[in-house]
Amino acid sequence: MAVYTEVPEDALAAFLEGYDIGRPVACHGIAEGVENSNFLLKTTQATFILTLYERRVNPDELPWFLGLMQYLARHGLSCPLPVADRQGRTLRTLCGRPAAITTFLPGGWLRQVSVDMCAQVGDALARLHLLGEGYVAERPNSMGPQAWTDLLQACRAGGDDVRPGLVRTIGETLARVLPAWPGTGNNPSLPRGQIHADLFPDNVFFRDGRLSGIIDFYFACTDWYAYDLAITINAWCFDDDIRFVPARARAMVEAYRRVRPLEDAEDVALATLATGAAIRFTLTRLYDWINTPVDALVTRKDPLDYLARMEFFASRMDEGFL
Ligand SMILES: Nc1ncnc2c1ncn2[C@@H]1O[C@H](COP(=O)(O)OP(=O)(O)O)[C@@H](O)[C@H]1O
Ligand SMILES: N[C@@H](CCOP(=O)(O)O)C(=O)O
Repeated sequence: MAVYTEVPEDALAAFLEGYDIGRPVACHGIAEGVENSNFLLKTTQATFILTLYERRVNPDELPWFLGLMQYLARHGLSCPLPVADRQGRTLRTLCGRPAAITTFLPGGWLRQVSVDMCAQVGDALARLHLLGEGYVAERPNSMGPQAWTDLLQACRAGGDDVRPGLVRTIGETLARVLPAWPGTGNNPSLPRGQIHADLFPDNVFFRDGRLSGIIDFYFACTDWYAYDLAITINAWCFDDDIRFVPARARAMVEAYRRVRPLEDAEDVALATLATGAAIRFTLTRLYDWINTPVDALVTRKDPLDYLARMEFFASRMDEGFL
């Protein structure tokens, strides 16, 4: 359940007076999601999503995220469009939290992943990368490799209670990945731009078998495009027993290439990037696992699912995995 802040009816009605989107008819908290409070908001005009920003998101960065979504939506990507109030502001305050209203996307996310869905996701990811080239403001990746050492340090007390030797295992892989990371030492830089950085199945909607929208841009940042592809392969290309499914990854990468061909250096770096992506999600999940009370509103995600991915990709860092 991810509703951290309740919104009283009178506060909502007063808030909506600043917009030209009709009067509130219903507003229900949405159980899914972990970072923010999300509400399904029905007005006399249409259905919207109301988000109150709670965790991890730095309020100073919200204009960048909302600006990116606005840019992508206006240029043809099916993603939530932030709605401006009567004074042209997309970012407001409600119940003491930064808040925004965005358009509602039809469809829903699917728990059962297929090879065809992976191809559609690869295609959409490449389109997102190309479209994002027109949005020039940069946001450094706050969850990139420079954050991982500190995160691992923060997990030292408690990490080995999750699994004995866990902190050391992650540390050893990190020590291989960091010197191999693109743009460091003699490693070539890669094409870079705006990336989603969290394109997991629960952030991609399908309708009648076709990809209908992408949500949740609050980890988006400016980084290597191939790193985004590596994150997405991590999230989509393993089965329920955390075994790599090569057909999914090949379908995703081939569909991606058809829209945005990969350079040789991106192909070479992909296994290192995928290992790094698995480290990133192992660490953030582990940090949350240790620091979220068991009775909290949020369901903690299992860090060991990503540890298994990390071990798989680390074993393929030299020869590749496709
Ligand atoms: N624009 C949207 N259109 C339709 N549903 C949405 C939209 N944005 C969010 N949702 C719903 O809210 C849920 C949580 O959204 P998400 O952005 O993933 O939250 P969080 O940032 O807290 O992780 C989604 O799984 C979806 O059900
Ligand atoms: N996708 C991440 C967690 C981020 O949660 P989201 O609900 O904002 O996508 C993970 O699975 O660890």
